[in-house]
Amino acid sequence: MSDLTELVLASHNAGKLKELQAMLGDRVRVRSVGEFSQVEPEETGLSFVENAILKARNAARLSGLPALADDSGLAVDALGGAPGIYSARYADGKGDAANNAKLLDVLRDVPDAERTGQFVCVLALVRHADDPLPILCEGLWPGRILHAAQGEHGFGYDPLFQPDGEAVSAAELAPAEKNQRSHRARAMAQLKQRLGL
Ligand SMILES: O=P(O)(O)OP(=O)(O)OP(=O)(O)OC[C@H]1O[C@@H](n2cnc3c(O)ncnc32)[C@H](O)[C@@H]1O
Ligand SMILES: [Mg+2]
Repeated sequence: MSDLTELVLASHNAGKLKELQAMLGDRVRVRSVGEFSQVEPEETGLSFVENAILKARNAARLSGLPALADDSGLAVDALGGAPGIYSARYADGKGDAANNAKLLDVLRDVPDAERTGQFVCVLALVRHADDPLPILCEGLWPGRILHAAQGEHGFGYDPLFQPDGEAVSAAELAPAEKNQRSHRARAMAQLKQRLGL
């Protein structure tokens, strides 16, 4: 698919959109699904893959363009992988601050050694709404959950997540550093290879 010149990003999350745009660079003209509709599709899948495909198809249908979706989340080992695909809805849609407060509360008595987890990102690219062969790429970013928020960069659970090999939270990394190391960066590196970008 090296003829890809324009695509629509199937996300309504400003933090994600900024990161995806920075990673894609200038070689592809990037539009946002928000230009076509403000209505977010219901994420009814039971896996990151299903939700990524569902969001990509929806954006391709709305725009008539190839569409790239990102379904991602934080999987905490002590919680059996929760919040996982429900990461955005963990505190019933009350937003990032409420999600983070709930996670800290649920893990209050969990000792350091058991606070492991990983960020997960699945990217799905469809050439058109009914594409029978979506391109799927996955990226994982292992780390641990901190006891308090640290840092101002990034979005979502970044202030609570210390990636393995880092001395700081994901929200304390410079945006360019996060964009080289994150779950999203790892999935995007594969996607670019697949597309010849
Ligand atoms: O579905 P779209 O419109 O793309 O936006 P969303 O925010 O609802 O995205 P998801 O359904 O994929 O939910 C992912 C949630 O996981 C969290 N998340 C994903 N990637 C993250 C990252 O890089 N840093 C921090 N939190 C992240 C964050 O809370 C997101 O809201
Ligand atoms: Mg979502």
